[in-house]
Amino acid sequence: MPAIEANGLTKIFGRRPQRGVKLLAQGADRAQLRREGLTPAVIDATFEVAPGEIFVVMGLSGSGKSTLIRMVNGLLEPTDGVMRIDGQDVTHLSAAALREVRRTKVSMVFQHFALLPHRTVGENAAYPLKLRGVNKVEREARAEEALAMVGLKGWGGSLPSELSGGMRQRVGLARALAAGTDIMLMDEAFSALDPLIRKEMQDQLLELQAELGKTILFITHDLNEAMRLGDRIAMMRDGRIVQVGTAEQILNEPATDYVAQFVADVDRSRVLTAGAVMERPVAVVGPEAGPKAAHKLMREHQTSSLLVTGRDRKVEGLVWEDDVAEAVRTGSEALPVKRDEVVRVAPDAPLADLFPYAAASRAPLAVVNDQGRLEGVIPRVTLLSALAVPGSDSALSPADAPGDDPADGEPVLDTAGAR
Ligand SMILES: Nc1ncnc2c1ncn2[C@@H]1O[C@H](COP(=O)(O)OP(=O)(O)OP(=O)(O)O)[C@@H](O)[C@H]1O
Repeated sequence: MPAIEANGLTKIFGRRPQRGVKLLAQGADRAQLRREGLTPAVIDATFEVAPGEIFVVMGLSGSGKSTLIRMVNGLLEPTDGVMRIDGQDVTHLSAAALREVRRTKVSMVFQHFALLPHRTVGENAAYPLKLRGVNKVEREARAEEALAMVGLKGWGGSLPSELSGGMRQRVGLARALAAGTDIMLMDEAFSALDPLIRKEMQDQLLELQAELGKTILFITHDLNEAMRLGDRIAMMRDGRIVQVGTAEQILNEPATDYVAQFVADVDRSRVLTAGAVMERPVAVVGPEAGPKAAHKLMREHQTSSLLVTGRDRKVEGLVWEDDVAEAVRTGSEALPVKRDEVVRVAPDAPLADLFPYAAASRAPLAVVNDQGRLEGVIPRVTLLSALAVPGSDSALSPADAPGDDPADGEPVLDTAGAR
């Protein structure tokens, strides 16, 4: 069950909002609604956020992000559509029932911290628990724990005015953590911070998230922030969600010209990872088949190198076409495996970090998981074209090129298959 589910969510400001819904259904555009004195802030937003996911809503000023998040936490009632939290329809709850949802399920981190100036940092962090009637001893303990999580151990007795902006935002985060809700809504939470502090806070959020696995709906107008934080990103324009996808999908398959223009300046090599561009290895055979079989395979797939994997798909080495051809010529039975020439990279390595390998070696990169098992292969041509290195084609010999079929990955010899 999704943690958050929006279905056809629409918010129209103005005197007769239902008329706006009708006009939209008849195909009217925003300008027509405006002429009627209506502002369609969010139009027909449909999305689901899975438990434990960081879902980023990204859009320029006025695109409808704040209105959307306010409908999620019940501060605004939708004009149309349905909003569910943990499967519960919260669209038209009474004020009391909504407060209960907010207290137990959803906490919010704001851009301007929203700290109580005359309360200590500890009291601020404990505040949602106080509202919920949690006793003093327990709320102080939980607040202290939350402050420690965000790196503010020992600051509980200070006043907010004694803290820097970054530290105040940590208090805001601690307050949401102390509340102990599974869902956190973060509205431009880091936008008021200096770039360096902002990056620190993003790192901290990702670290905390790896540990806590909250469901986070994060709003930002900063594409780089969206791409760093979001498991998935919803791109908003003029009140509509124009695309929902991973950073890779949005970069590689922009749904509209608007999205394409938006992402044009993104540093792809920092966003795309090895896992996103790797290809699935094909043609798996064991080296027991010998140099002749390997040679045949290499010709079939027009490749100058093959990775060799052993038991459990652990990468053992690679073979080069020249060496294999030589073995065939001399009648050798053993496959001339080079064990030291394989470059192993993690699936989450940013492409930018891989470029030196592409420059230094002709070998395909082996994308391996924590256990050293092969997950995929990045042929050098793929890496160079993903990085869009000018003139890279001319630097390659024809033998390096994979087959014409783009789905044709780098073949692999697999001893495991033969055992
Ligand atoms: N209470 C309101 N009454 C009338 N119009 C509103 C109201 N709140 C928002 N709007 C309008 O709805 C549209 C979307 O605003 P919203 O604040 O949701 O966008 P946003 O993407 O969050 O922008 P920002 O990043 O500037 O906050 C805007 O045209 C805004 O003027």
